[in-house]
Amino acid sequence: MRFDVLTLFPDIFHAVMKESIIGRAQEKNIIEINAINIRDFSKDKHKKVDDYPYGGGGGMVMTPQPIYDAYLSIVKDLPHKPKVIYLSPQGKVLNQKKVVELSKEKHLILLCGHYEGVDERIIEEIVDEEISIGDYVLTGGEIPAMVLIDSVSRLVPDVLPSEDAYKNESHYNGLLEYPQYTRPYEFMGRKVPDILLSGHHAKIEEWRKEQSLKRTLEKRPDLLKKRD
Ligand SMILES: CN1CCN(c2ccccc2CNc2ccc(C(N)=O)cn2)CC1
Repeated sequence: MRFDVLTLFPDIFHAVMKESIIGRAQEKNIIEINAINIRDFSKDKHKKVDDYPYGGGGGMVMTPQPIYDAYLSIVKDLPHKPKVIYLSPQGKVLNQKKVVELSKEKHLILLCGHYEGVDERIIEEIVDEEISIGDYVLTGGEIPAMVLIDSVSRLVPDVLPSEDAYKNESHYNGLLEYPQYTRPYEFMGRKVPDILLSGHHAKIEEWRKEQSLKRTLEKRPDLLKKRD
């Protein structure tokens, strides 16, 4: 799967995306992440990428030309237009269902806004979907883009070491995850539930399902309504 990220801060991506699972997936060529610097496409002699908003008001708006030309540099010799996602507070809030849907795509272009956002004509001209990672305000679209890349990439076949890691995920079967324990058996006077040491796999499975339900009821009862 290929991600092309249109951003003013490509270095952020180089730093984060070469680490851990995503980094290994890139080495294995299962995932490709390209950060394209919008500023490189500014035709302005001072490489300006923003300007004052028509109608006044505070802040600056990202000008359309550099973004459009950066976009063209990606799609100009592609047989078909990849899906373009704009990370913004106006978007539909990302959830696992949407993540699963996006993981089926071969190629995604992610547009990261800054300042007060991008000129509306860019959204009309090239953006297919607006996605928000939650109802809170950030300084830019880069962190939302990384959240999207991480959540989608881990569902691409062979990125995760084993499929089952994918199955028992919170928000995967619609429930929160059961509690996890590892050695030592006793820590700060707290012991591991004996069922987990019983070697009785059916009972352990039963206990884990029970814990997931209990936790979901306590912490996220809203998730129970959505379950089919
Ligand atoms: C004061 N506003 C200035 C304009 N800005 C903005 C507007 C449009 C696009 C990008 C941004 C960058 N910020 C983001 C981005 C995403 C999210 C999210 N929830 O996914 C939250 N914030 C929003 C903040």
